[in-house]
Amino acid sequence: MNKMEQNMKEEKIKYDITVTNAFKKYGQNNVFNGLNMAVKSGSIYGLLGPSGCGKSTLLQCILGALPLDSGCIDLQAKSVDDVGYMPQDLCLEVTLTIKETFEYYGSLYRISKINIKNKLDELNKFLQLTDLNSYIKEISGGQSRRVSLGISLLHDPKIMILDEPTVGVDPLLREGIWAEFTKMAKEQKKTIIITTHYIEEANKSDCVGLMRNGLIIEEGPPQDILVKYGTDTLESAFLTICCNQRTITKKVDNIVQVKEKIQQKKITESENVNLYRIKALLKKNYRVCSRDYLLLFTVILLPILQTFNFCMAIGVPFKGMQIAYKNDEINILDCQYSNVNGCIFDEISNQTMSCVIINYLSSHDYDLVEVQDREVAEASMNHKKYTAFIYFPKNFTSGLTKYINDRQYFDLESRIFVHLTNENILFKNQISIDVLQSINYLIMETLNSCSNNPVSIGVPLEFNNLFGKEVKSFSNGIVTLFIAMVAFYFPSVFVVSVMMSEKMDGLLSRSMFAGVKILELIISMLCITTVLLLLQTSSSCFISYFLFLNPIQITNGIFVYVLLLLLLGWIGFLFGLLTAVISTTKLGGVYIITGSSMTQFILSGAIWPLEGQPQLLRQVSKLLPIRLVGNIMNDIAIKGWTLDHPSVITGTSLTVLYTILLILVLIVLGKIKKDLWVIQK
Ligand SMILES: Nc1ncnc2c1ncn2[C@@H]1O[C@H](COP(=O)(O)OP(=O)(O)OP(=O)(O)O)[C@@H](O)[C@H]1O
Repeated sequence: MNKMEQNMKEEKIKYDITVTNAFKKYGQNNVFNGLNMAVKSGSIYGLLGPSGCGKSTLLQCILGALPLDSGCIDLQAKSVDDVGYMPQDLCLEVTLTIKETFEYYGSLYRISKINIKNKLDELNKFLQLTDLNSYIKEISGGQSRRVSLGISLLHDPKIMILDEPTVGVDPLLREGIWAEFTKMAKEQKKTIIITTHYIEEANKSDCVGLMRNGLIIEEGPPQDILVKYGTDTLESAFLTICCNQRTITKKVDNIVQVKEKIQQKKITESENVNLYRIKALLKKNYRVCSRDYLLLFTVILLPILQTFNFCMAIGVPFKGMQIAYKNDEINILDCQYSNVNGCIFDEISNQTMSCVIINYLSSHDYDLVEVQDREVAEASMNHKKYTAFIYFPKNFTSGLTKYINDRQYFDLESRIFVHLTNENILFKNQISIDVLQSINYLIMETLNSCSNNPVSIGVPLEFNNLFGKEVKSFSNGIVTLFIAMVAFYFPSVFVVSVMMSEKMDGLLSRSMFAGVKILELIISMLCITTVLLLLQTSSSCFISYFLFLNPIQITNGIFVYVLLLLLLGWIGFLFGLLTAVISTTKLGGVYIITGSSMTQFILSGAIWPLEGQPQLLRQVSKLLPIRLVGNIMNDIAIKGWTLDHPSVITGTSLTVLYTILLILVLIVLGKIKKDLWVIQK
């Protein structure tokens, strides 16, 4: 063959992949130093090299998933349909069955159900997959790798890029797989790059390349290499090559000088968001989420349980508190409760006010304990036994009669003495209010029955509500803050868990090689989150308003109430996405969400009113999403405000602004850092 004929033959050879003068660094670690490589169409290229030399990095640069620092890569693929990629890690959703996994990837490539089934049967013949209904988490490592390989072949791609496809596969099956690869290359003209640690299996390749020190230091058909180095095995040929360290170093030094511009393209689908991929993602994520019982408990049962807990435990009056009393006025067994002998303040009455008060307090959820010794009872207040001690002096009722008739001659020794616990200010407040109110109420009732003017003893004033529902307990006024907390926290913790799994387990990057856009995943997640959000918030509202009868006014403000809840849930969703971007671990993401939600709840006024906070902190607290939304919801529920009210308009506008702001932050971050959601595996 003369030189001209040889040149003509070389011109006819087509290459599906060419890498020219590629450079890539991770920090100070030079992975490629002017690497060159060419893979002929319809051939198998065995990429060999020591662990950590950069084989996987090279494959990902070829696919456009990682950028080169400089150099040129030409991949003859028009769309994702032309390429099948098997990553080194499994990157499979372990809670799906083998069949469901193939269905998912099949639907991403728009393969019909029947064709997926046929292809699966065909692949099963040489990959010998186990029972197709087995869950990935239940099959062995080798079986999982075969599933992973099957997925990269499912859509019959023209170019296959396979990172260690035969690891963990038994030798006999490996033979079968290689035979199939050879058939694909020869008969169907497929181009295959395979990295492998089993050097001898690379003998079956049409061309092998040895990568070392950032270069392909030897490349050619295996037979030619054996002849060139006069050895029987590729392993010893490569040992000889590797010993020649000086040459390699020299080569590297020379090449480092000639860095070029980057020419590398990313194979992608059209930029459009596609409905069929969203449908496939929805189906897959529904399956995955519905099998994650811990997640289901967290996002469905936990909000219900927590709402019950909240309604039963927060802001309600304290019950069963022990109050000690000593009654020197009368023996408790001699107490008369019916007004048989006329008015209690008549001289002849055998009723005493101390009995009436003790009886009243006992019927109002206090546990009244009679003590025999005043000193002992007072001392026991220091030992956490009683929350209060009430002492009724001998002449309490007669003293009270004097007080009503002529205050001037009132005997101070006839007053009731109340000692309150110092343990908790809320206990103190409740007991003193209850004791005071019960005494006032009973005296007025008694005065009424004695045909006396009931206000003759009290302060001449009256408290009343003019507008809105009456707030009877602390919880009535803060229940909306709790519902707002549910609407914010659970969607954010749900989305951060799912997105971090997608990111950390390489699931998203694998789906992206099949054409999935991040926006499609976000839309599918938003749909699932919205359904969950509606479930969570409607169950919280039902428990709070229908089972525990927290006050709510039904006006057209309810529409704003529902809208605000939805918006807050979406703010939680967006915050979860943002957390998934900045967090490097799933647990870290959950910590961020939990910590920030807890801070918001503490500052929201649900534990203690904002009015107690320092001015600056109060201004910040007012703007935090849970407080902002929960507060307007409270005004709508209790005061009956609607969208006509300026505060509702301002609060709703701020909430919309929050949503837009978070979307903008995510868009800007996505523009600054392209692979925000992906960790290459
Ligand atoms: N994301 C990363 N950040 C920093 N260094 C990285 C990163 N990924 C890989 N490296 C480093 O780049 C080098 C090449 O890694 P790569 O995974 O491409 O090697 P490999 O040849 O595929 O190894 P193996 O055969 O063990 O899979 C290694 O030294 C590795 O530590």
